[in-house]
Amino acid sequence: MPIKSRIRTIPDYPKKGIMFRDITTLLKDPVGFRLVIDQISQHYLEHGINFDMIVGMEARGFILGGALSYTLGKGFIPIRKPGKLPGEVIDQEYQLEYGTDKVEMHTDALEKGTRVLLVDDLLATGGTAMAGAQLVEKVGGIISDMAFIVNLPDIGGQKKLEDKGYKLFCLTEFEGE
Ligand SMILES: O=P(O)(O)OC[C@H]1O[C@H](OP(=O)(O)OP(=O)(O)O)[C@H](O)[C@@H]1O
Ligand SMILES: Nc1ncnc2[nH]cnc12
Repeated sequence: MPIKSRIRTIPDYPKKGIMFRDITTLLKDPVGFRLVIDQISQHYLEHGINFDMIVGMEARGFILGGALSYTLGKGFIPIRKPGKLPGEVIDQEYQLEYGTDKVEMHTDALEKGTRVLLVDDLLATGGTAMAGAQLVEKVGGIISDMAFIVNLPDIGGQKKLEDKGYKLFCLTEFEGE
């Protein structure tokens, strides 16, 4: 079964009109989870895309980022919702498909010039990924690439990020459905 068929859609969650693409049905299937990690890892190994660290977005980006850090042999840096990191942080506000939010990263998480693969489960408006990229860049890091399981191109995030010059890799997408 392909990756996309393992993702469940729940209409009107968390708000009316949102088609929620739920990856829990993909992750609970060990074959599905392994396929996700193997395919993303292979993409980066085969294309020779270089990066030093993986940055994951809380919360669903941690599931993907932790596993990819292991397979690709890179360190993992968390970007968290406010008030969760114990050290000195920088923050960035952003818009969601269903609200606004803020994320934080430790100011000493990255050395200047560190190349980063930013990962999250899903790309919708691109607000979360853009906020993550801004945090990385504020401390002198460089976004080499961004990886997602699901892209929702109708919402506009892919275009927004590509227009800013970011490179993306997405395993599957839901378009016009
Ligand atoms: O491209 P965007 O419009 O920014 O949307 C994508 C983000 O939305 C979801 O996270 P959410 O904020 O719901 O938090 P969670 O991971 O803690 O569930 C998803 O996991 C991405 O992080
Ligand atoms: N439609 C959607 N499904 C799942 N997660 C999301 N995050 C933002 N939009 C989403």
